[in-house]
Amino acid sequence: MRLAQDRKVEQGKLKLLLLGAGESGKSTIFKQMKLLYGAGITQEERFKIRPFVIGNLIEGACDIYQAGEPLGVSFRDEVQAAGEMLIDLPDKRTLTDEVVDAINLMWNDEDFRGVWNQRSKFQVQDTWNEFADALGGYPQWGGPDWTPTTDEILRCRVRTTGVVDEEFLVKNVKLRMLDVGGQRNERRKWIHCFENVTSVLFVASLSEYDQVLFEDSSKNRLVESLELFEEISNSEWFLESAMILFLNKSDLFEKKYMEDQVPLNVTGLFPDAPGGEPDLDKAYAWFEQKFKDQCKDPERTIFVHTTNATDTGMIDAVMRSSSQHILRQNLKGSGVLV
Ligand SMILES: Nc1nc2c(ncn2[C@@H]2O[C@H](COP(=O)(O)OP(=O)(O)OP(=O)(O)O)[C@@H](O)[C@H]2O)c(=O)[nH]1
Ligand SMILES: [Mg+2]
Repeated sequence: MRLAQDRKVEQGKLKLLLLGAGESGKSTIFKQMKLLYGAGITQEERFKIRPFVIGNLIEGACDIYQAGEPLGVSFRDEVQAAGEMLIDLPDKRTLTDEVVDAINLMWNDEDFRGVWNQRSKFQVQDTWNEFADALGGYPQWGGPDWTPTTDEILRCRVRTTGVVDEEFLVKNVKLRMLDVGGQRNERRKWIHCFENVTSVLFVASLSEYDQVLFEDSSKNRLVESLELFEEISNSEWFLESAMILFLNKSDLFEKKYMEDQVPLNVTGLFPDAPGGEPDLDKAYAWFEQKFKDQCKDPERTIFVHTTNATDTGMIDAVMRSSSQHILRQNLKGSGVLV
């Protein structure tokens, strides 16, 4: 039996497909896989990521500045001049002294921070503040000799287009993982990856219950994610696949729900959500059930993990445990296990 299993694992293609809406955290998990079980991130690659981190920083500052007017905030003259200068920049991926001064000035302005604090009402990168804080250390941070840390690489946002594909070895299990773009216009490419999937790893962001989509401001992000999970968990393509659900961005969720006390039903779209005093256990149980309810087969096992994709230790533990579900599914599919 053991020998047969080993042979099947060796021969079997364990294909793991990351699915989920845009910005849910798929590529962050993919990056963690590279760090934990792949070739890691070389110095050369780190250097190549520099302009993307700087791009996140400058574009985020523009997003916050531009959100001021619709939110009824009129910035003081210096902030306005800095914001307009950033918007007009032809190259938003390079830091100059003028750009650094402008972002520092904006980030130290009370009205600008007030707009940042209302960020669920507009589109801006979740972790922009961490790059803005780091800029205080310029030029050691952001200067010509700087390369981003692993943590900064995990926090850098680059929207995925197309399909990215790599092999990893997790606990002696060889996995082929595919990462796709999650925004609506990317999803039509998904079908090309749907054949022979051992496991679907569906990533949903917990912190987006009060946010709307980047690509459609009339659609709540959690509603979109639930609808997408309904499609995937009932799809004919994945009847034999292990279904693993990552309820991601738990760190941002806990801050929003516990610290900032934003109720789960703040939008009025989730009247069934637990109300009253914030209760983390109840909230997590509600999210889990809400997703599980999308699957029409009550017998189907859905493995659920609450995750923070930027936490390497956590992803290591979750992937090690998930690899066992995946392996089991593969053995079932091949008839070795029933
Ligand atoms: N704080 C925190 N940030 C996260 C977490 N997961 C992802 N992020 C950040 O959220 C942003 C979007 O993450 P991505 O991994 O690019 O999302 P994606 O699902 O690949 O998005 P698409 O490629 O558009 O489909 C990045 O800036 C990540 O660093 C998390 O658990 N906690
Ligand atoms: Mg991505």
